[in-house]
Amino acid sequence: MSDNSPLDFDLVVLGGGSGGLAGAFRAAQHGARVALLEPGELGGTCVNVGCVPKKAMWLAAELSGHVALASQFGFEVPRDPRLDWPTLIAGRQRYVHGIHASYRRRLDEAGIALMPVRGRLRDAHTVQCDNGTLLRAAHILLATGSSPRRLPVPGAGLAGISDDFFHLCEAPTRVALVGGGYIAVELAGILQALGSRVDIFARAGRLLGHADAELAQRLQDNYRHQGIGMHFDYRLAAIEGEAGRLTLRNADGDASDPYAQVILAVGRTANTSGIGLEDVGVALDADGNILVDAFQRSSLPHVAAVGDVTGKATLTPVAIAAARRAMDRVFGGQPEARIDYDDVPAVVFSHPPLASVGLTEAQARERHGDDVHVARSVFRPMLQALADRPQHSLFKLVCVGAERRVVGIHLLGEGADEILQGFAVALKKGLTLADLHDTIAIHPSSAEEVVLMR
Ligand SMILES: Cc1cc2nc3c(=O)[nH]c(=O)nc-3n(C[C@H](O)[C@H](O)[C@H](O)COP(=O)(O)OP(=O)(O)OC[C@H]3O[C@@H](n4cnc5c(N)ncnc54)[C@H](O)[C@@H]3O)c2cc1C
Ligand SMILES: NC(=O)c1ccc[n+]([C@@H]2O[C@H](COP(=O)([O-])OP(=O)(O)OC[C@H]3O[C@@H](n4cnc5c(N)ncnc54)[C@H](O)[C@@H]3O)[C@@H](O)[C@H]2O)c1
Repeated sequence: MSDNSPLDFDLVVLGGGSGGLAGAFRAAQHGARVALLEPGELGGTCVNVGCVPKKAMWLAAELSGHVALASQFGFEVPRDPRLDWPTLIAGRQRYVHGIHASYRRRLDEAGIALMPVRGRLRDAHTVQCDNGTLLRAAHILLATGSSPRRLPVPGAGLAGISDDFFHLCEAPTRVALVGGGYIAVELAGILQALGSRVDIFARAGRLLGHADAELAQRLQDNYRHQGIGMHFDYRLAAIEGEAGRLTLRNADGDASDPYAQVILAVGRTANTSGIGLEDVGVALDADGNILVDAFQRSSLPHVAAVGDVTGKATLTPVAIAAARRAMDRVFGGQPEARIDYDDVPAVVFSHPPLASVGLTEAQARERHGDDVHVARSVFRPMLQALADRPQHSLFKLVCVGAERRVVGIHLLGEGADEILQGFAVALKKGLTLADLHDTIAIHPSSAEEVVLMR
């Protein structure tokens, strides 16, 4: 591969994250000769600085909550149980390295050529690697993901981003999280539980703009109870100070308390620059995402794109499903294969978790007017009740029409992250409220509330 003569592949994939790996494996399964370009760690954002290490930290944070409850059950727990962060981080990274090893083995077994280089498009069928090698392919799959956005304010460089959270080896004393979306909410909950004092500074008037307002409100109440400070309608104008002692200044000129760490969590930008898209004519939308049609096809024939780089439902299972279906279409003789972006279930790993699928109550009312029926249940899960803790769960069903078809399921509470998946299948298949009432409950559980709500 050292000379500059073009090489032949059926598929060259840019990016070895969730989407790229899934696409490469599926294409190889269909018999395609595949090259996968990944300059960083295999697994991309999800495995290295996203879902997986985040979930490890979330599990630790959940455990710390349970340790606190254990004494209420009669366990002898030291008054101030201590977490050894290095042990937690070592275990987390061992798990992540296991995933890397498993991917490497599977790529070998599938006969996929893994190249640890960055690629850029030279034309619709040629990729240039950053070591100069040219790869020629019948098809190209773009899966270069996204990167954390920074804000154009003075001092933004003093702040960290979510990637930096995964480099922490101890809980910073005080942390400011700027943003009110998935990442700000998740990191705030984790850090507060694992020893930091956290404040959230959100531009909007509430957390989690994508979520049902009632659940977001209740989560805010829970967070406040956990000691997390929240500042809404906040306009960040500058970050000042020096490492370890940073303050935020708002648009009115007011300075915040000092923080050991400031983390920006204000969305992500598609990795579309510097990969030759403009040169070869791959169209982008106004936000810089690759424009794709319903079949993940870019504006250039034979060049498809999946995952965060398209900006569509930026979640790992979506990137995976989109990539598999695109490769089923290209190499598997399934011309109609495509992902349905409606009713994608998602979980915010907050404390407690917030799980949702389908329309929020507000969205349903906007679309269906008065023809909306909402069933809700507010209850104290048994664990909280036994430990005499005030945390309540809020489960909500959004139904429309005379048949009360369920168009939204929104669960905030213990176990919500695990409960939703099966109900999401049912919702996609046309679930009605009567179907739920026809189903016998599992007792005693939180999940039973879903089939008992009126
Ligand atoms: C903190 C955090 C927590 C998250 N938690 C969850 C969660 O719990 N559940 C969930 O579903 N989603 C979660 N996500 C979102 C999820 O991680 C992403 O949606 C998913 O990783 C996107 O996959 P992808 O393949 O599009 O991109 P990525 O996984 O980012 O992979 C892109 C890869 O492309 C490589 N690359 C970039 N440029 C080039 C190039 N020119 N040539 C070759 N390779 C290149 C990069 O090195 C990278 O490895 C989280 C994200 C973050 C940041
Ligand atoms: N559990 C999960 O599935 C999970 C977890 C983390 C991230 N993710 C994915 O990663 C994506 C990125 O997460 P995120 O939290 O960065 O994005 P987000 O879109 O969830 O939230 C971004 C937040 O930043 C705020 N914001 C945007 N521009 C701003 C500005 N100029 N000034 C101040 N605030 C601004 C928004 O109001 C919003 O509150 C998510 O949208 C989600 O798709 C998923």
